[in-house]
Amino acid sequence: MPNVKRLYLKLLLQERKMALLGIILAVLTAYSGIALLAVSGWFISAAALAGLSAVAAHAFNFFAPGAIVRGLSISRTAGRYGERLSSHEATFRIISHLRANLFRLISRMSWSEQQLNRHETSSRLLQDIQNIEAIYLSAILPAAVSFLVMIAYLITLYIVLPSLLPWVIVPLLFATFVMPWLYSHRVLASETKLHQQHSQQWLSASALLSCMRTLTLFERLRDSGHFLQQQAQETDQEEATAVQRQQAVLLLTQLILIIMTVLVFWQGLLAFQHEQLDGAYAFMLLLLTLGSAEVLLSNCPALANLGLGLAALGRLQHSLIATPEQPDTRHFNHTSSPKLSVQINHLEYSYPQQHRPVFEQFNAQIKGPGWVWLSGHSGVGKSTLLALIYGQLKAKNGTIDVNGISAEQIRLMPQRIDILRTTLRDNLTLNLTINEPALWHALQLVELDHWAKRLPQGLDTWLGEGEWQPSGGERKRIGLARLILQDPKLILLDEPTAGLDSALAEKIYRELRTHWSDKIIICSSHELHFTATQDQSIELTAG
Ligand SMILES: Nc1ncnc2c1ncn2[C@@H]1O[C@H](COP(=O)(O)OP(=O)(O)OP(=O)(O)O)[C@@H](O)[C@H]1O
Repeated sequence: MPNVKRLYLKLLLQERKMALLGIILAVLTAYSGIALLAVSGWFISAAALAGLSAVAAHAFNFFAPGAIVRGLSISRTAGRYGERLSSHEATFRIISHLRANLFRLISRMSWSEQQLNRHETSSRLLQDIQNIEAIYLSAILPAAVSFLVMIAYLITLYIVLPSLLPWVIVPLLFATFVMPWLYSHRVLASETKLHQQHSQQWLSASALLSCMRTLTLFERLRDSGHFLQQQAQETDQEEATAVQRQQAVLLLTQLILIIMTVLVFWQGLLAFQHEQLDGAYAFMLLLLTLGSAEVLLSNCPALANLGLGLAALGRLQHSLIATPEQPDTRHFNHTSSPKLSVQINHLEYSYPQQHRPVFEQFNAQIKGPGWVWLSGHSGVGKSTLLALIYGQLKAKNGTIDVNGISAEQIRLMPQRIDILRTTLRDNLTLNLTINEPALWHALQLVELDHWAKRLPQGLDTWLGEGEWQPSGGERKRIGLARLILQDPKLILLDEPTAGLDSALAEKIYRELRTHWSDKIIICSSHELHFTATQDQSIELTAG
């Protein structure tokens, strides 16, 4: 099992040159900005003091500090520009490698049983990936800048006025370590709860929208609306509390930094009174502290982002461990045995949420080409068997030997046909390059050609939510047309004609029998009157 934290570190190290350049330039920009503030403060006050006496004004060197100020402002601008370029370049590179690697890992998980389509799981996963991606730009980079600014600030104090160090060390440690720790705790504490609440809200909203007609018919729409509103209010409240808590910690940090600045100014003035420090230097120290404090404030969100990123890596690792890669229990033999057949031996399967197994020691032999009818009462396991043969579900025990074809030559038509919100053409081809005559031929086989011709823009008519909505029967036939166009060798059909009138269903079966004469078609159906004498049949019984 790959270690996700190590994987992230490896990808970061791969891009270390760009990432390091980004950090160096960001530090240079911060140093230049703070030094610019401090030096120009010193320059203005020193020039003002020199201007008070004609002799001092004559002796004062206006040119060297002016040049330093200009130099610093140039290096700040150049540093910021370069830092944006390199740190964003590094981020993009890290993100693109990271996404590729993470999605490769995720694709190996047995999502069919984990129910990826559960909104909370998938949205949590996407949020985690975003948090992991933000580790470099929003955590490592600002934390490094802030840490190095703190070191440089302490060194400058040590050089200019060492007696100041004991006064600033405690507030500095608080602002750099304690407050960010508190802030990240506040963020992490509410993050998981807020995510769950958002997910619940999304689920209720989508359930309400998709069942609007039913709810209206039963006059329950208003109550469902109230429920949703209540959920939104609770989430808003939780969100507001979380923001308030975060703001409070930030405010406290700012207060600590202000106290530190006042202490620096007070000690600077005392040193000035005791003639240990020049007046202009005292003012410079004040501005230096203000500039450094501004950078140190970014420590809080940086540590929180690091916490979120690490928690996300941990969660991903946990789900990878929780779903060990399951070996494919199907065996394909398409070289030595050209004859199409499927042999199922001692198959055992039970859904993770269920104690009762759907299959126990199930055996079947299917010889092709031809039609095989799967029958049995509702809930006996017909769809499950099709998903097991298709490889969507993995058997706990037993084997499925598929001879004469490879895994890519199997296609399943599920009970529910999803219609994409795009043109009829794209809904049929699903991004395969298919010529127009082939499309019309497929439509003709499923008796949809007249319907397609009558659509406002023919094959280019948009289907789906908010567009032209195909009826239940039309959806089924679009599903069949997709399979015809994909031309697999082993076809798995889950109630393909449910909802169609008998005459139409019979016509379609007749066409498909001729068109698919060289394939194996395993068809789950309650309409057994469409079977022909040469067909095989498997009747599933409970247990
Ligand atoms: N994801 C799941 N988690 C737990 N149980 C499931 C899941 N999917 C299906 N089942 C259960 O497994 C059993 C077999 O379901 P399956 O859909 O294979 O039946 P079926 O024979 O195709 O039914 P029908 O003829 O009504 O379509 C049923 O008891 C069903 O409730």
